[in-house]
Amino acid sequence: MQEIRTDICVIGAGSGGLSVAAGAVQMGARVVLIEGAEMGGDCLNAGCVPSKALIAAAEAAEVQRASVRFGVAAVEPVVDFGAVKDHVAGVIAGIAPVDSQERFEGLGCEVIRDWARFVSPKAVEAGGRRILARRFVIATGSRAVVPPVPGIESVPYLTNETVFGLRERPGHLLILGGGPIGMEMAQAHRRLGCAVTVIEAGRALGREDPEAAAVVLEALRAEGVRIVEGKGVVRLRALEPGVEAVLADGTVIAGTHLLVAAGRRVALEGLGLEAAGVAHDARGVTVGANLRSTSNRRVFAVGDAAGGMQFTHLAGYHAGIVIRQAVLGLPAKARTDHIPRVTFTDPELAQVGPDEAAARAIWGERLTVSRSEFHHNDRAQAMRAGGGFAKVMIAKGRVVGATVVGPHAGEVLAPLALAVSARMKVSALAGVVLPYPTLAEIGKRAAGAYFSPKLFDNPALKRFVGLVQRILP
Ligand SMILES: Cc1cc2nc3c(=O)[nH]c(=O)nc-3n(C[C@H](O)[C@H](O)[C@H](O)COP(=O)(O)OP(=O)(O)OC[C@H]3O[C@@H](n4cnc5c(N)ncnc54)[C@H](O)[C@@H]3O)c2cc1C
Ligand SMILES: NC(=O)c1ccc[n+]([C@@H]2O[C@H](COP(=O)([O-])OP(=O)(O)OC[C@H]3O[C@@H](n4cnc5c(N)ncnc54)[C@H](O)[C@@H]3O)[C@@H](O)[C@H]2O)c1
Repeated sequence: MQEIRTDICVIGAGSGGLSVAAGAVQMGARVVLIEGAEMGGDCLNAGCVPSKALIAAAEAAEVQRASVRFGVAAVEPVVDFGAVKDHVAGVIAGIAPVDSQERFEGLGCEVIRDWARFVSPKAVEAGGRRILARRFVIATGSRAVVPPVPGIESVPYLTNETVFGLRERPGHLLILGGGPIGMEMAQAHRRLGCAVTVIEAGRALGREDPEAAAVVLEALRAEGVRIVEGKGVVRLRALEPGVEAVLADGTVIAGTHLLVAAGRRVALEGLGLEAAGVAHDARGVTVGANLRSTSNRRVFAVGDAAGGMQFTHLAGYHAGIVIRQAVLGLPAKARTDHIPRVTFTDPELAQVGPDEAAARAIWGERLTVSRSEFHHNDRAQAMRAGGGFAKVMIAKGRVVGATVVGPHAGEVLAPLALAVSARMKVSALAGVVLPYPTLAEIGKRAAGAYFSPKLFDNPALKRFVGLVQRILP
């Protein structure tokens, strides 16, 4: 077997692995990059990119239906579902060269297209080669969980790996799970002309601020998405054609297609972690804040495999933390208090730092929550998108978290994410001059509301101003 000695061996060419490999090789390290499936991983092939492309198509359809509020005649859009999927594939194809084997070989990486497996604490095998590396980076991502609902083995179901390739339009899509995948897919399919029912065992968007989640759920229900909460599926049965779900209270819901969006499990099987002495559990590789395996110092984990939140931008951030240590030999630790996330429904739901409940648990009485509503935002009014709000969580005069639900909340979040990341004073956010009329003004306005009682409900200030006005020439 051919032996390769290298500085860094990256396992998995998704968001995290590609970022480590590109950074490390361009700084001068020797890098071997191993990928068992498609270059680009979940985000490019079965996650962020196809889902956001589908959402964009769905929005184009919805604009036609909803134009009447602007005085433009509404029409029921004619959706060619196959052509929509061509658009999705086209978006993936447009981005794929950036993540391709050719590009990474061009940067100087040795790329091996096979499934990697540790054979010892210092060696991995893949593609008929043994790779001995000074450092290994596990960036193997996650896969859809298929819950053990009785009957699931005998019904056809879709996951994120297959739903974007489906060319026939589902007549009635049942979605198991009301997390971000379930809700994004629910609205997109509804807007593209499917009947959609989401079945959620707990609370839909249950990890989000409940008040913000309620705004999204109300909007989806108004568009015709049926959302059943608090009832798990106890049995699935195949119909000819379609699928039938039996809920805990006996309700039976029949659909033509079933999408399983019930969470993710980290992809560590077959990786030989026992041979490598790498401790791990159901959440992922056991790492410290430096993302280093607690049991094998040669090994780091990034992205979904590191067992925390699961986002492409988090995988990219992890890559920087690992590069600092494994390439530059410098210490580094990953923070978690400033990681943003967005659920790309319409309205979008964006969060950075702790939400109100989590912030109260940390700061108690010292927390102030300052807010503003989109119906006070003139740009949102012009767009007839005046629902939703921004909340800014403030402790010791600094911005520690923010929640935005409303039009383009993900874009609106950017300055708030900077404020949390840089631990900025709320006065800096309230004092920034933003162009009018923009949606982003809502964040400044929410920050400004923190000072309103001090300025406008302040008897001492009123007496002082009265005095100044009497003595001013
Ligand atoms: C439907 C959906 C929508 C999403 N939308 C968003 C979004 O809008 N924004 C966002 O930030 N995040 C989103 N995510 C999450 C995001 O896709 C993941 O957090 C991100 O892809 C994680 O990157 P990663 O590098 O850890 O793993 P991945 O991108 O999954 O890459 C892992 C790679 O490792 C390979 N691999 C696994 N095992 C081995 C092995 N033994 N040998 C060789 N190769 C191996 C896999 O084939 C894969 O290519 C979404 C996810 C889904 C499913
Ligand atoms: N916009 C984004 O950034 C984005 C979009 C999609 C996914 N993601 C990432 O992917 C991850 C996975 O998303 P997800 O939505 O699959 O997972 P999730 O864990 O967030 O949500 C899954 C939901 O399914 C429910 N569920 C589980 N088993 C069930 C059952 N048997 N019956 C009914 N409901 C059941 C759970 O209660 C939960 O609410 C997210 O946490 C996120 O990190 C991000």
